[in-house]
Order: sequence, then C-alpha cells, then structure tokens
Amino acid sequence: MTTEFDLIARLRSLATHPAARGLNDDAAVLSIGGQELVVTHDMMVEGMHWLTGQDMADVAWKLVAVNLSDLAAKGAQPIGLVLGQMMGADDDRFLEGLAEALTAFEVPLLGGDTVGATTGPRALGLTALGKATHSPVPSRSGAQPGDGVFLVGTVGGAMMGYEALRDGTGGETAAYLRPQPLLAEGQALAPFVSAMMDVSDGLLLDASRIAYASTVTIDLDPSAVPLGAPESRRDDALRWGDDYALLLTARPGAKLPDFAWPIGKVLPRGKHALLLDGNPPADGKPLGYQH
Ligand SMILES: Nc1ncnc2c1ncn2[C@@H]1O[C@H](COP(=O)(O)OP(=O)(O)O)[C@@H](O)[C@H]1O
Ligand SMILES: Cc1ncc(C[n+]2csc(CCOP(=O)(O)OP(=O)(O)O)c2C)c(N)n1
Ligand SMILES: [Mg+2]
Repeated sequence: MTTEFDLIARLRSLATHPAARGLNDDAAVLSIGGQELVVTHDMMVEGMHWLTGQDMADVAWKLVAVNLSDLAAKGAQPIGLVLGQMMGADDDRFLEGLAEALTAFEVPLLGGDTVGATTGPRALGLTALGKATHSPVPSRSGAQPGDGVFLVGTVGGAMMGYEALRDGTGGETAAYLRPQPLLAEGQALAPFVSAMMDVSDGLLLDASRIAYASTVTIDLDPSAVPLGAPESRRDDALRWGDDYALLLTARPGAKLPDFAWPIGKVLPRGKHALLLDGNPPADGKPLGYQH
C-alpha cells in the first residue's frame, strides 16, 4: 500500500499553483485583493484519531482545534469553517462539542456536507479559512543556518492522555481530548520567525520537515524540550505527536516573546537533516507518526 509520504509526493506534481506552497506547508496561502487567505483541511478517522466509544463532543472539539492549529502556525486569524460530516448515533454530542469550539475560538461555521454512515469507521473532515495577520506568511522553508530553534507548548501530553483513556487509569486526558490551538501565540510570533509549523506528527519528524523544506540541518537538544509527560517518557514524547505545539526558527537576536523556548539550532545542510545533540537519530525508530 502507498504510504502518506509517497502519496503526497505524487500529489505534488498536480499541485503546482504557488498558493499550494509545493505541498510543503501546513496550509495554502492565496493572495486575494491585497490580502492573504490561509486555507487548511484536516481529517479525523475513528480508531485512527479517536478511540471508538469516545465522547463525540471531544471529537468535534478536536476536529476544530487541529485545523485551527494549522492556522496558528501561519499566524492567521480564523475566519470560518466548512464541515464534512458522516452521521452517527451520537450526533447530538458532536453538535454540542462543535458549538463549544465555535464559541471558544470565536469562529463561524460557514457550511459543509453531510453523508449517511455505512459500515466501517467514521471519518470527519474540516476546512479552516483564515486571514494572514503578517506578510510574508511564515512557511516551513525559511530556516537559515545560524537561526535558533524554539518550541511553544509541550510535547507528550497527548500521548499520556491517550494512554490514560485507553487503559482506563483515570489519568489526565485533556491534552489528548481537548487540545488548544495556539492562535494568539502564532500571531504574536509571525513577524519574528524564519519558519514555523505545528507539531501534529511528533517533534522529531516535524523538525526534520522544516529541515527538508529549508535545506538545512536542525540540531535539537532533546533534554531542553519542555514535556507534558514524565521524564522517563522523554524519548516517546519527542515522537508520538498529537500535541499541537508550535515549532519555529528565528534569526539570532530576533525579539521573540518569552513563551518561545530554545530547543536547538539550525546548521548548514549536512549529511543528516536532523541531529540530536550533534548525532544522527538511532536507526529503526520512527521519528514520528505517519499514516
Ligand atoms: N489528499 C491531499 N490532497 C492534496 N494535498 C494534500 C493531501 N494530503 C496532504 N496534502 C498536503 O500535503 C502537505 C502535508 O500535509 P500534512 O502532513 O497533513 O500537513 P499538516 O500536518 O499540516 O496537516 C500539506 O501541504 C497538505 O495540504
Ligand atoms: C485512537 C488513536 N490512536 C493513535 C493516535 C495517534 N495519532 C493518530 S494521528 C496522529 C498524528 C496527527 O494526525 P494527522 O492525521 O497526521 O494530522 P496532521 O499532521 O495532518 O495534522 C497521532 C499521534 C491517536 N491520536 N488516537
Ligand atoms: Mg494534515
């Protein structure tokens, strides 16, 4: 079967419009009437993105939050959502969670499409539209040797929440069930960054994506990464994903807000796109989550 990586590589030859940013970014950026429209779409599938039996109010919240996180990473202000919904037994709870998210993030639902569920897992899609607050809109491709690498937020919290839910331990689940898109932080950072993305698929994999898109090497200090998990789970927390922190690079001396935490440096592109304390990551262990 084709992997996500291979399929996106093949889609790239079809997505040649400059707004598609070579399918190397969190969102498309369309210039319209002197303004920039930021467009993203993320899907969630039962069993893959949420556990069967979970409260659908949390699923609706997360569907909104993960899409707004892509807007946050581009410093964009949300202007509307378009929902692709597959109906199911607990649509009332889905609507309640959706209403909560629309209120919390002050974003209007503009439309969508509804289909009847057949057998098999449910899938949900959401398109988020945003307005850039800073031009140029931060990309994944602007990191330069000499830049610092920074994280806003923590990693590992969603992994801990997922495990608590799966194992019924009663542990903290909010980071997994109700992630918070860092919209205000992304907008505050946009003028100062050389590259920015959200870390949905795991910090190490997403850092390597900035490295590839920018043709640089990123050298991370794993011990400096702020965790939402116990220290004993640090290595897993760097790879699991679903955390929706912001990963960014900035020129030396850039006046970053103090919530941006230094976790590494950008080097000229060497043999490896990603280094951990100067060494290539161990072979055979995935850097992050890939479909
Ligand atoms: N089925 C698809 N059709 C067109 N573009 C896609 C498809 N799947 C992914 N992409 C694009 O590939 C790039 C990487 O996607 P992805 O890794 O899902 O980004 P993100 O983690 O920000 O959601 C993005 O530019 C996205 O728009
Ligand atoms: C039930 C369940 N199993 C496993 C995971 C782990 N997981 C699934 S998708 C994902 C990464 C993010 O999903 P993706 O569809 O790649 O989002 P995108 O990068 O497109 O924003 C992770 C960590 C999960 N969140 N829930
Ligand atoms: Mg995506």
